Amino acid sequence: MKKHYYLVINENAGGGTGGKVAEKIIKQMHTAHIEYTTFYTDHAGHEREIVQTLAQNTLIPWSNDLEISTFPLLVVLGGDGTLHSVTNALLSFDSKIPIGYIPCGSGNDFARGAGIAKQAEKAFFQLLKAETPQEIQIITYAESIQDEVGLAVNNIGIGLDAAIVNAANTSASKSALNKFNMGSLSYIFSILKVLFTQKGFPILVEVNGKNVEFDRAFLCTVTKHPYFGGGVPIAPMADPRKPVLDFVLVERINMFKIFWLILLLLRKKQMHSKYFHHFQSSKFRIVSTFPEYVHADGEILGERSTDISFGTETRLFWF
Ligand SMILES: Nc1ncnc2c1ncn2[C@@H]1O[C@H](COP(=O)(O)OP(=O)(O)OP(=O)(O)O)[C@@H](O)[C@H]1O
Repeated sequence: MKKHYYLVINENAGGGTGGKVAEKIIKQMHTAHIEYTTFYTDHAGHEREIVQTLAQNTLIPWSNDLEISTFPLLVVLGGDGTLHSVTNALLSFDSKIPIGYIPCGSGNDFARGAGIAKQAEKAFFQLLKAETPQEIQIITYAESIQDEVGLAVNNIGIGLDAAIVNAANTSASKSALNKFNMGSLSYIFSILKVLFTQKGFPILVEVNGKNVEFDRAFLCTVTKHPYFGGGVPIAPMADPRKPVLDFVLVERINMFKIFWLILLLLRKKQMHSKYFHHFQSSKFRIVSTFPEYVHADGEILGERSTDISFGTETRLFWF
């Protein structure tokens, strides 16, 4: 079936990669007489407004027996943050509206985890070649203290990873490093800074009808695929096509042990550490009474006490 591509472009993603990729792709679409319409975001959160308007007026749910000549396909050009925002913008619409995604960020964990090419032009050809969308499981969350619900395509973290995201987002170095294609370096600086300052905090995990308590949680992440922080394989066993969540918790230990654990992590051997805990389930509830940073797909939800229930839902991605 022919398609009309509705491109939602965050030119600033990946320190300007979004703009450069969009230019190349649009040139190729123009040359190949492919039908498209472009929407450029001009401020943070603008992608949400654009996509909601498109969902109201233009986008339709996918089905294998559609009797139309041209399918209107949403395509997002941005990083994980833009994709997070677009996915949430579609929360109240039909879950069968497919999303095409061309990774242009600095981390690109969703592309890595789902099997979308990380190189934008390759991802574009992957998208053009696909005739049907693929089912990917994403995270649903309901936070009862602030009464919030939402979706996450990668992971939701409380404690260390959220504090790192917060430090990386606020560090003056991020945009400078992104310009030199060294976005992951900003994570390294932030990791080092936060590693030394983040304290252990008590946490309650409700999983499979049991309560598990930890006195000195350090890193707590619910993830739907193996990667976080720009390619770190925190949960190598996680599978975005299965309706289960992986929850990883690392206890606060001394710095020597932490660096040893990081070495294990880089070799995907973290499961051998007794300070690394892993649970797999279709549902989790996590309660942290201490005010800790919380992030969803690298977007900070706040520094706060939290009571979050997690599950999974199917979404269609075009690749
Ligand atoms: N035109 C814009 N100017 C500034 N911010 C924007 C614009 N368009 C979107 N945003 C915001 O940018 C934020 C982050 O974008 P995104 O994560 O896609 O890129 P990134 O931070 O460069 O990539 P990564 O998360 O991989 O590091 C999103 O919250 C989005 O709302």
